[in-house]
Amino acid sequence: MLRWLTAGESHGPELLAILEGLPADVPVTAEAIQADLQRRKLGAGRGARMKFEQDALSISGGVRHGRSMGSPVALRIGNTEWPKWTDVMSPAPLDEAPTGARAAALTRPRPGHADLVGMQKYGFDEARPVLERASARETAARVALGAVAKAFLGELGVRLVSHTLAIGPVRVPDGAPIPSPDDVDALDADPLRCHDPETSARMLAEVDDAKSAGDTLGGVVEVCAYGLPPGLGSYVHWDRRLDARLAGALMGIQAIKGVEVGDGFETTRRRGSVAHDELVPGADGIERLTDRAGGTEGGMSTGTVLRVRAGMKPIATVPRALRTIDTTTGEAAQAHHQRSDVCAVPASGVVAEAMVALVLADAMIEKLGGDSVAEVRRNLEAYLAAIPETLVTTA
Ligand SMILES: Cc1cc2nc3c(=O)[nH]c(=O)nc-3n(C[C@H](O)[C@H](O)[C@H](O)COP(=O)(O)O)c2cc1C
Ligand SMILES: C=C(O[C@@H]1CC(C(=O)O)=C[C@@H](OP(=O)(O)O)[C@H]1O)C(=O)O
Repeated sequence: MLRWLTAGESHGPELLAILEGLPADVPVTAEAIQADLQRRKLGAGRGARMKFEQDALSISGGVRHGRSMGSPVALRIGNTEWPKWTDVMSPAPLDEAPTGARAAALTRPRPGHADLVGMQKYGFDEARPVLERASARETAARVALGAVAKAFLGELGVRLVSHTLAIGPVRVPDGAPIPSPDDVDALDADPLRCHDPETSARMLAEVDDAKSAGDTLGGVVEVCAYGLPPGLGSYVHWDRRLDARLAGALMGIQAIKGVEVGDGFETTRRRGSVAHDELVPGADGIERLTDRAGGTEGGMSTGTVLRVRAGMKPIATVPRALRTIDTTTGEAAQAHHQRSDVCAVPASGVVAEAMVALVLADAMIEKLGGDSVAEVRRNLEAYLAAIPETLVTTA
C-alpha cells in the first residue's frame, strides 16, 4: 500500500509531504521533483505569486544517493512568501497581536472559496486560518509526491501526459488526437498546455478577455497514462475500483467539480452499439477497435491508454468582487479580494497528473507487491507471462 500526507499553510514556512510504501531503488532526485514543481507554475492566467515563488525543494528522508530506500520519502518545499508572514502565521504564540495589512481580519468570505463554511466548522472569527490551508498552494506538495510516483511508474514502463481540453467555453474539437508522452515538452511550452495550437490561441484570448473584465475562468484537463498492464484495481468491491479511486483523487484537488473516465458523459448520450469498445482477434492478441471506455472496464485497467478528465470551476477570488456579508456586522459587503489567479487550469493538469500517478503507483504495488523495483518488475513480468495466450490483449 502506498500512502501519502501533506501539511503546511500557504504563507507558512514550508509545505511537507510524506510518501510511505514506496519500494526501494526508485530513482529520486531533487532536480526531477523540482522540474515538476516548475511545470505546476506555468500557464497563462496564473497570479503574481507564481513569478517569484521558488518552490525550494529538499529531500529529508527515504532517499540515499538518488535512490529510494523503501523507508518513507519525506519532502520539504519552502515558501518564498514566509519572510513576509512570520508574525501573521507564526506557529509560536505572540505577545502582541500582529499589525499591518496582512494581519487584517478577513471577515468578508469569498463565495466559492472555503472561507465561510471553514469559519462555521472550526469556530474561527475570520477566514485567515481557513484559506491558508484550503489554498491550492498545497498542490505543490502533491506534485512533489506525484513526481516520485511517476519515477516509480517509469521504472515499470508507465508514462503519463496531461493536457488542457477546455478553458471556459473554448474547447478542443471532438475527436482531436490525444497527446503522447513524447509531447510533454511541447505541451509545457504552450501557454495553456493545449495540444491543439489553434484552440490554444483562442484559449489565450479567452484568458486575456476574462482578465481585462476583472473575471476568472475554469476548464477541463485530461490525464492519459500509457503502458499500464491490465488488471489494476478490481470489480470485487466499490473501494477497490480503479475508476473510483481515480475519481476520488481528482475530486480531491481544489476547485475540481467533475470527473469523467474515457468519453465519460458523452458515452451516456450514445446507444450501446456505439458506446463500447468491440473486441476482435489481432495478430498479437485481442484488439479493442476503439477506446471509448478510456482504459478501464469493471473498475480495472484494461491495458489500453487510461484517459481521465477533471473539470475545474472558475477561480473563486473574482477581482470584480462578488456580493457577500461582513461576518462582524452581518451587513451586505463585497468579498475580500487578494492577489489571485485568473485561470489555473493548465496548472491543474499538472496536479491531476500527480494525483493519477499516486493512484496508479498504489494500484501497481497492490497488484504486484514487492519491496524493490527489481522485485516489482519481476512480479509484473511473471503476471503478464501467466496470462493465457487466448486472453492476451494488445495495447
Ligand atoms: C492550481 C490551483 C490554483 C488555484 N488558485 C486559486 C486562486 O488564486 N484563487 C482562488 O480563489 N482559488 C484558487 N484555486 C481554487 C481554490 O483553492 C478552491 O476553489 C478553494 O480551495 C475551495 O475549494 P472548492 O473549490 O473545491 O470548493 C486554485 C486551485 C488550483 C487547483
Ligand atoms: C500559491 C499558490 O496558489 C495560490 C492558490 C490560491 C487559492 O486560493 O487556492 C490563492 C493564491 O494565493 P496567493 O494569494 O498567496 O497568491 C494562489 O497564488 C500556488 O499554487 O503555489
